[in-house]
Formats: sequence, structure tokens, C-alpha cells
Amino acid sequence: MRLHRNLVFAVIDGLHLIFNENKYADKVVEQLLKRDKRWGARDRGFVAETTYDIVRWKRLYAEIAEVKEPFTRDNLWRIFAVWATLKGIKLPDWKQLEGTPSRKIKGRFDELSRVRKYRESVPDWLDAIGEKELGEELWTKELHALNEQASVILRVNTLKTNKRTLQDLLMEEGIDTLSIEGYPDAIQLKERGNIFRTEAFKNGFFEVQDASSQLVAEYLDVQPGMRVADACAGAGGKSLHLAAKMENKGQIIALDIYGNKLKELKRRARRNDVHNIETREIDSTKVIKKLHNTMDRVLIDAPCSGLGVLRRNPDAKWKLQPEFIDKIKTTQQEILNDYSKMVKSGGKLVYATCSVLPSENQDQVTAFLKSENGKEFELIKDKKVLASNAGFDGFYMALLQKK
Ligand SMILES: C[S@@+](CC[C@H](N)C(=O)[O-])C[C@H]1O[C@@H](n2cnc3c(N)ncnc32)[C@H](O)[C@@H]1O
Repeated sequence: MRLHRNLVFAVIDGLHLIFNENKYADKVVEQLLKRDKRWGARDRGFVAETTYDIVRWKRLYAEIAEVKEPFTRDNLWRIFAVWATLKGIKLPDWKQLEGTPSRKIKGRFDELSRVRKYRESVPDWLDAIGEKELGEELWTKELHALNEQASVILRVNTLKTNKRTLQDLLMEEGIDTLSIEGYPDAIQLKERGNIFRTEAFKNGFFEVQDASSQLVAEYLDVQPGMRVADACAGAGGKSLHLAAKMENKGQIIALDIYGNKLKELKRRARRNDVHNIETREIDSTKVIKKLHNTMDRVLIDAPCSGLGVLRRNPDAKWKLQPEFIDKIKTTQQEILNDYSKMVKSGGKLVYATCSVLPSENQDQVTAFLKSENGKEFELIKDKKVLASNAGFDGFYMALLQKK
């Protein structure tokens, strides 16, 4: 691979924004890719993947490069040089890369790779929490899997097409896909590509959604004609899936505390030809109270640490704080307690997170079942999806029924 100066400069600029200015990696990469219209798919791929790669391995690379935060531009070049050296890329004779100690880099890599927190590039506190909650063996495996690059998975919008037809349509647009066994609506891209430009996307034939995330709507056991609340709907990934499962019949009330996310949900619903979703912003406790005892099904896709989706969101390793995890656990318990009241007698509830920590998952369900409101529910089943077993994102889901 030959390094191109303007692409590497883009990466360095991006890393500065992410590491020093605390900007989100996905937003930064989106902006970087708009920088030069002449960049082809390969150039764009280089900028995006290199930036994400270096974000993922920040701690390890910074340790090898012997640099500390906040990173100067010179420090960022040293980190980049570590990345390039470990990838086996021949370094060009640019002044920023002069004197890169290739042998020392490889030696430091071998040495640091013996220690998990460096090898897997995580902060001390996160490594400690993971080990405490999952045990050493499982956490070591899981953390390794969470550092792999995520594949791109699509969910077929069965309201408008089917898997076979979508695969053929994408193939006509030069995108080759695989069907994934055990995930009825999921297909996987063989190679990364800009799928948002395809006609199939513009026509609402699919949404991008990880395979594990696609298990959640399935778990809620919905039928056409039911009344369903999606209590933490966000931009509606799961609401749209529920609508497809319900064949556009019945009613889905999509709730969230952020109105702007619900606006995006509405836009996606139009593209998907989904007609049975109504959005409601939770701007007071009355919004939920009005819905008490009225729902056949309630989905609580709770806000969480997001540790199960580190593969697609590696900068969370650096942006997350232990205090945030403590706070979000309290929110999860409050949400379970308040929103479960929307379930009517005999109705069902799914509590889900994209975390792999038991303290955000089964422990929350156990605590809820012991609480005053929770006593009205029983646990039917739960599923702990680990990235190391599934090969997709880490997730948790529990199905409860109101007596
Ligand atoms: C895991 S995300 C939801 C993702 C979404 N269900 C999807 O499939 O695309 C959690 C959502 O909970 C919302 N949220 C946070 N606190 C909340 C609260 N107290 N009540 C309702 N929603 C909340 C966040 O805004 C966020 O959109």
C-alpha cells in the first residue's frame, strides 16, 4: 500500500478532533469524507478505516509511540507511524515520518501485547469492570471480539421487498451480500461500500441494523393489530422493524425524551412505507401515565454503556466514564419501573440493552422483579448475546409477562 499525503493529513486532522477536541468519531469521519470530491471509494475507505483503527488502538499505539495526551500534531504523526509500521506499510520519506524507529516499535508491540489492557487498548477502569463482571476468561475473549472491525449488516424491509429480491437489486448496483443463517431479515455486505447511495436504500428496501439488534423486535413476540409502545425509540431502528413484523397493522407508539430523534424516526418511517407509528416526546410524566395498562407489548431498549457495540463505536472506550455507567444504571431501573406500567394485564415487555455487563442486564431485571411494580411480572426468558459467541454486537434481552 502506498500512502497518499492528502489522505494521511485528513486522518491526522480527524484524530486531533476526536482525541483533543472530544468530537465523535462518526461525525468527524463523515466531515472528513466530504473534504475532496475527487476521492474514490478506496481513498474514502482509507480515511475512514485508518481513523477508526487508530481510535480503536489509541492506548496501545500511544504507549508504543511514548506520547501522552493532549497530543501535539507531532505526537499524532508518531502514532500514525506506529499504525503504518505495524501494518507493514513502507513509510514514504516525508519529514513528519523521519526517524521512525521501526524495530523499536515492533519490539514495544510484542512487549506490551503481553498485558491485556494494552493489547486490547482499554482504560484501566474499564478493564477492571469487565473482569469483575464477566470473569477473567470470558472478559478476555469478549474484549478481543469487541475490538474487531464490525461487518455491515442490513435489515430487509419486508413491507417493501424480500431478501432474495433485495440481494439481486444490490448486486445490480455492484454490492455483493450474504444471507445470515438464523437471522431471518439480515444480510451482510461482503465488502464495505457506500450503501446509502443505492437506489435500494432510497426506495426504503433496507435499513442498516446489526444482526444482534435484529433479534430484539423478534423477541417481543408482536402480532399484526397489537398496541405496542417502543419506550426508548430514538431514531427508530427497532420501531421500524416492529412495524414490519406487524405488517403495518395495529399501532406503535414510539417514545423518547429527545424530539429530534423522533423526527428522524418519522423520516425513516416515510422511506420505509411504515404507516402505523405515532411518535410522542416524553416531556412530562403525564405522557407515560396516559398509557398505563393499555399496551399489549412494551419495548424498553434502554440507554446503556454501549459496551456491546464497541466494534462500531470504538471511541466510546475513551469517552465513557465509570460515573456515567453508575448513573445510567439508576436511569435503567427508573425506566423499567415507570414504563412497565404501560403493559396491560397478560401483556409482555422486553428489556434490552447493547451492553455486555450483567449489572446493566440480568441484574437490572432481577432487581426490578423484586420491586413493588416488578412483582406483577414474571420472567419468561432472557438472552445474553456476546460478541465473542455471536460474531455480531453484544446485546441483552429479557422477555417479561404481566400477570
Ligand atoms: C439504545 S437507544 C435506543 C435505540 C433505538 N431503540 C433504536 O433501535 O434505534 C436508547 C434511547 O433511550 C433514550 N432515552 C434516554 N433516557 C430516556 C428516558 N428517560 N426515557 C425515554 N427514553 C430515554 C435515548 O434518547 C435513546 O434514544
